Amino acid sequence: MAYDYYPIEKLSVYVSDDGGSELTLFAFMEAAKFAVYWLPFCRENNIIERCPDAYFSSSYTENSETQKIKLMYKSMKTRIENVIERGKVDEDYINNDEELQAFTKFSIAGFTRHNHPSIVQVLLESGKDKDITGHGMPNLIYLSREKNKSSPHHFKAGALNALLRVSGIMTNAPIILTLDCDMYSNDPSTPQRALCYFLDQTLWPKLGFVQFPQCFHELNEADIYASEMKGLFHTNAMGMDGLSGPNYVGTGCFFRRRAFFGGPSSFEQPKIPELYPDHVANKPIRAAEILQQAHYVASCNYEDESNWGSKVSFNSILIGPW
Ligand SMILES: O=c1ccn([C@@H]2O[C@H](COP(=O)(O)OP(=O)(O)O[C@H]3O[C@H](CO)[C@@H](O)[C@H](O)[C@H]3O)[C@@H](O)[C@H]2O)c(=O)[nH]1
Ligand SMILES: [Mn+2]
Repeated sequence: MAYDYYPIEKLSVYVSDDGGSELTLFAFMEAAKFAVYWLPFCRENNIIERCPDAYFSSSYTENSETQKIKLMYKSMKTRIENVIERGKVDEDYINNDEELQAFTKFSIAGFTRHNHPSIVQVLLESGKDKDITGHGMPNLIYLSREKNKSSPHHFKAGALNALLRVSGIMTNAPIILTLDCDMYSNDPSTPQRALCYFLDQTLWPKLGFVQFPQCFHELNEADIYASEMKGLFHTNAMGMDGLSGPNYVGTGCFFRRRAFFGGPSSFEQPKIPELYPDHVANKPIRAAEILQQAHYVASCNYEDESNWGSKVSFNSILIGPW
C-alpha cells in the first residue's frame, strides 16, 4: 500500500486468506487503520524501507515523530496479538456495524476453514478513504475464497486464480503484482521500475511478466547460505533466455493481465464478459452487483467446465509458451 505511486487510487491490494480466519481479517482491518498514518509518514520522510516491521528493525532516526508512529505500530501489534491469543474477535475489538457484519460471516453454522462460502470484504475504498493528510488511499480488499471438501482447491495456484478473477471483477488493472504473504517489497519505486519495461514499445507484445529477485535476511559477506539465490535468479534466468524465457518463481513478479489469456496471437475467452482483460471496471467496488459477482467468481465451482486452470490462469503461465 505504501508504494510511491501516482495516482494512488489506481492501486488495489487484494489479500487472500486461505485459512478462512476472522483473526486474519481483524489483522487487516487494523493494518488499514494504521496505514492512514503510515502512508503519509513514509511519503513525507522519504522512507525507503516501507514494511513497518523492517523499518523499525533498521537503524532509523529516533525523533518524536518516529517515536509516535512506532508506538502506534506497537499498539496495533499488541491488539492483534491479544485477539490471536483469545482465538476470536470479541465485541470490545469491534468498532462499528460494518465490522460486526463482516465478522458474523465467520460464525455461520458449520463454518470451518475447509468448508465455508466465499467472503469478500472491502477494507479501504480509493476515492472515499483518505489518509490523515487528506490524500487518497489505495483499495484494500480481503478475500477468502469458498472452500468445501468435494472441490479440490489447488492450494496457492487456486488462491492466485481466485484473486485474478475477483480483482478482475472489482478493478481489473492491466498489471498485477503477486507477493507471498511472508515477503515484502524493499523499494517504494518498484512499480515504476516494472512499468518501464511494460511501457517499452520494443518489448510489446512479447513481454508477459517482469520478475524481481528474492533476497533473504541474515546474508553474510560470502553469502554461504545462498540467501541471494544467485543460481535461481541470475544464472538460471539468463540461461533460460535461450528457452524462451525464465520461469515464474512464485512471488515478486509483475504480470500483464492479458498474459493469463494465452500468447500474443491467441486468446482464451473467459466465461463472463466482465473478466475480459480489457474490460473497464468502473463501478464502485462496494456496489451490491460488484460484490455479488466477486463472491460468485470466488466460488469453488466457478472453474467447472471453464478453461480456468487449464488454458486461462496461473497454471498456464507456469507451463505456458513464455
Ligand atoms: O493452500 C495454500 C498454500 C499456500 N498459499 C500461499 O502461497 C504462498 C507461498 O507459501 P509459503 O508457505 O510461503 O511457501 P514457500 O515454500 O515459502 O514458497 C516458496 O516456494 C514455492 C514453490 O515451491 C513458491 O510458490 C513460493 O513463491 C516460494 O516463496 C504464501 O503466500 C501462502 O499464503 C495459499 O494461498 N494457499
Ligand atoms: Mn514462504
